This record gives sequence, C-alpha cells and structure tokens, in this order.
Amino acid sequence: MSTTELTSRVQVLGAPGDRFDEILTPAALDFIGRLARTFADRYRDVLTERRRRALRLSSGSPLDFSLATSALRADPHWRVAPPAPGLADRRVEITGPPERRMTIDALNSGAQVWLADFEDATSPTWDNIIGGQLNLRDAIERRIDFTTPDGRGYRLGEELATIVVRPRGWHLTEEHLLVDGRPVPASLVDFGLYFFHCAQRQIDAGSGPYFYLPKLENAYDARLWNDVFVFAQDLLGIPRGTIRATVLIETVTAAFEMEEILYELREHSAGLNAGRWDYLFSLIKIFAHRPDFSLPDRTKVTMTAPFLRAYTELLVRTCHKRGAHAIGGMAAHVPGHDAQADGAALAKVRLDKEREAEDGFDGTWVAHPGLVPFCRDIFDGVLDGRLHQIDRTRDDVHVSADELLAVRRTAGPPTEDGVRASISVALRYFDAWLRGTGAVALDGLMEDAATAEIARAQIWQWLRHGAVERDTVLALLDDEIAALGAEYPWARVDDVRALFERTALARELPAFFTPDAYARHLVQHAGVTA
Ligand SMILES: CC(=O)SCCNC(=O)CCNC(=O)[C@H](O)C(C)(C)COP(=O)(O)OP(=O)(O)OC[C@H]1O[C@@H](n2cnc3c(N)ncnc32)[C@H](O)[C@@H]1OP(=O)(O)O
Ligand SMILES: O=CC(=O)O
Ligand SMILES: [Mg+2]
Repeated sequence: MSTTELTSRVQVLGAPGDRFDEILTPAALDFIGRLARTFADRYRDVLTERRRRALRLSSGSPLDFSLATSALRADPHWRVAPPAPGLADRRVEITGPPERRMTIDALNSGAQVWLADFEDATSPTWDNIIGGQLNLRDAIERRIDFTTPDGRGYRLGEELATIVVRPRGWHLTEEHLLVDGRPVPASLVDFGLYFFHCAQRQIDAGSGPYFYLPKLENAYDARLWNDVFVFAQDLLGIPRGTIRATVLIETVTAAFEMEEILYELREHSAGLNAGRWDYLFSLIKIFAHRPDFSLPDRTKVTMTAPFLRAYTELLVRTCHKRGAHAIGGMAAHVPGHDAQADGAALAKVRLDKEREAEDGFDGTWVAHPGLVPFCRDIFDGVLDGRLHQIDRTRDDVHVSADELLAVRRTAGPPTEDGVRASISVALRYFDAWLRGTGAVALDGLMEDAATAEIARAQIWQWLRHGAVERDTVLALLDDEIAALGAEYPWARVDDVRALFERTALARELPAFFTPDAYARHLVQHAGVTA
C-alpha cells in the first residue's frame, strides 16, 4: 500500500496553527496511521482488560501478587538494559508542560532530566499538543528562543537537561486525528510525533528518544508499549533498545506487577518512578466502595503513611534487584509564592527527599526550578560522589500485599476545612484546565491532573460513606463557585460546576475527569484537511 493511500485515511480535524505543518507532515501522519492501525486491536484489549479488572476489584476480588508470574519474580538472573547515554545521572528531574518559555527554563534549570509532560501537567488542547511537539523539536535543534512583551529574552544555555517525554496515557484519545475514521489513542499521537521527528535528532545529539509512561495498570499495558517501541524502531530503521522508558508506578494494580513491568520492557527499560499522586488517586478509585479505604484530608496523608512506605520501599527494592533506576516522587510545594509558609514547607520537602535518598532512590522529581539545587544537595549528601545507588540492593525489604493495602491504618473522616479545600482545588484546577493550562500553583502547592483527581474523588468517596452530608457539600460548592467567579471574572463557572457535579457528585465515580472534560470542552473540529 502506498504512502498516499495510507495518508488519505489519516484525517486532521484540528485547526491549523502557526508552523503546525512542520509537525503534521504527510510522512509523520503516515507513521501515526501505521501505529494506530497496527495496534488498534491490542489497544481495545488493553482497555477491556482494565475495565474487567476494575469490575472484579470493585466486586470484592482480592488484589495480590500473581501466582502465574512467580517464577519470573524468583529468577535472580535477568536485568534491564544498562543506563543509556544521558540517563545514568538522574539526581533531579524537573517536570513541566512543553510550553515554549518553560521548555527553555526547564532545560536550563540545572536538573539532570526534564520530563516534558503531555499528561498530568498539560491540558490537551490541540494547540498545546502540536505546539508542544514543535517546542520539543526546536529545543533539540537548539533553535528555540522566546521574548516576553516587556523584552525579556530566553535562550538555551550550554548545559541542558536530558529530555524525557511523557505521552498521554492509554485512557485518552486524540479526537483531532482520525485513522480510518476513528480517533487515535493519545499515547500513540504524543509518542509517534515525537519519535518520528526527534528520535534520530536525539541520537545524533548523543542522547536518545526517552519516555516516561504514565498510568500503566499492569504488565499487559507495558507489553503493548514495548511492542509499539519495537515496531516504531523497526519502521524508522533505529536499532532496537535505543528507546528507553521509565514507567510510573502510579496505580495500585501496577504496584503488584513492578517486576513484570520491568521484565516486559527490559531492553527498553530505564526504571520506575513512584508517582505518588496518581497512586493515591488510584487507591481511592479502586476501593471507592470500601469505607475502610476512605482517607482523611489530603494534607494528612503523607509519604510516611505505612501503606505508602510499603509502596516506595518495594519500588526501590524491585528496581535495584533488576539493575534499574528508582526515581522518587513530587513534593507539591511551589517555592517563592508565600514567603511566610516557605520555611516550614521547605523543611517538609527536605525530610521527604532525605527519606527518599536514604531509602535508596536514585533521584527525585521537582515541579519548580527553585527546588533543583535544594534537592540535588540532598541527594549529593547521600550519594557521596556516585551518580546513583543502583548497587544498593534492598534485600532487607519484604513487602506483603496486606502492607501495600493497609490503608485502614491511615483512614479517617475529613474535616470541614479538608472538604472545602478539595472542592476549591478541584474547581480552580478545572477552570484552568478548561482554559488550556494543565498545572497551576494554588495556595502554594502545585496542582495538576493527578492532584485534581484526588480532590474530586475524595469528595465522592466521603459522600459515599457518609463522612460528609450531601447538603454540606452542596453549600460549600455554592460558596466556592461564588469565590471562583469573584476572584476570576472570566472563570467558566457554569462549565466548572457541571464538570464537578458529573465527576464528584454522580452515582458512580467516573474513572477519570479528563476524557469527559476533553470531549465536551477541548475538542474543536476545524474541518478535514487531509
Ligand atoms: C503529579 C505529577 O505528575 S507532577 C508532574 C506534573 N506537574 C508539573 O509538571 C507541574 C510543573 N510545574 C509548573 O507547571 C509550575 O511550577 C507551576 C504552575 C506549579 C507554578 O508556576 P508559576 O506560578 O509560574 O511559578 P513561578 O512564578 O514561581 O515561576 C518562576 C519561574 O520559573 C518558571 N517555572 C516554574 N515551574 C517551572 C517548571 N516546572 N519548568 C520550567 N520552568 C518553570 C516559570 O515559568 C517562571 O519563569 P520566569 O521567571 O522565566 O517567568
Ligand atoms: O505523575 C506523577 C504522580 O504523582 O501522579
Ligand atoms: Mg501521575
């Protein structure tokens, strides 16, 4: 089949934008078409399996390590690939959306890695998705710069962070690109466009096409990614094993399959990350119907909670046993927004990062450039000149299924302030997201899609278990909607309220707020152009 025939069945429904034609070339669209067609059935299977598993768990099926893969876990011999160029030293990784100015700031931040995020930190408007791809390509070609209206100039320095791209998860589709009349899985769009345009450029620059994989639920998801990598590398003539991917362990089911996930991706694996915020969200969601899994105010659930300690300890042990990096999670404090609160908040961040480094993590995440030297110093203090501590096997760690699920020891009712804070965060974040911004600082904390999911899911769970009265929630909702409108006269209060009602107050808890909000508010078809 010729390229033209293939391309003619790839339709671009998003509006044209400045230089979008440099990304949406016929050859790139053909590549996306091939990916989408090749993996269409597997993708549907992944989603079906996720739904079945969620149903089984919500109807009381126990969650445990799989007997079927016990031999793989017991086999001491296999290892993942050694660290790839630019990925040995990952002491500090800065995350953020691939927005033009932030791209430059993140690359210059002094962090070892920049996670260019199309998932939790990006509202997936068509402009953000294709604009982000342009920024990445411009950055790799070192032809990215930016000038503010008041004349402040931004350009790349000499020492840059290694770029690692986080595509959207398997739960999202890209409705502005159709292949054979169907929307393309968003994961394949973000991965495919970046890989097509930047893989060879990255290799030529001495690094590689590297990825972070979000919201995996099991090893089956990882196998699909691995097969996508093999197919994409073969198609572009790039040697197998060039891609490296770090998987976020940010669902409870994935925590029971860490070794299996590393194994599926082993020639492409760059380790695991403890994605703490989505992990909490996943716990709330999967056990939404269980009163003993109902957590108190978010501020009271810290990484020292026994069930979270079990998860991070198991992650480090698993990674180091298999020669892989273990990367820590995000402390949500945004420095510099509240001088009075900064001191106490930084003291908490210090404890959190010290614990990670001492537990054996090889690096950690920051959401803000102001935290890069702070966290690097903490890791340097423990690493003592080494780039990582993968050789520190944690044979002392033994984590059982019960320990991973020992939420009841932390469970408890919310306070009224906690309920109000969750409603307020969800509303203010939804408003930002609907207007195209995927990460914001609210009350000195970084809020993104993962933390907003926690906020609205906690409200649902508290209502479900009678921890708060519906009338109280409705009264607080009225208050917070009024406050949002007063603070931001341009806020989309009606859309935000309706989104909150559908995702926090409905009879059943929707799996994510993003597919609903995306379909209703971000999809704008401009017409068929290819
Ligand atoms: C749960 C998870 O998945 S965590 C990962 C996903 N979430 C994220 O990646 C969030 C990333 N962080 C951010 O987006 C931002 O830090 C925010 C929105 C939280 C706060 O941003 P701001 O309010 O602009 O912070 P602030 O005003 O202090 O920024 C100071 C400067 O640092 C820059 N900056 C802040 N955060 C970042 C970042 N993550 N990457 C690059 N530059 C950044 C700002 O652009 C600003 O630059 P300027 O001085 O050139 O104008
Ligand atoms: O993606 C990271 C998380 O904490 O969620
Ligand atoms: Mg996440």
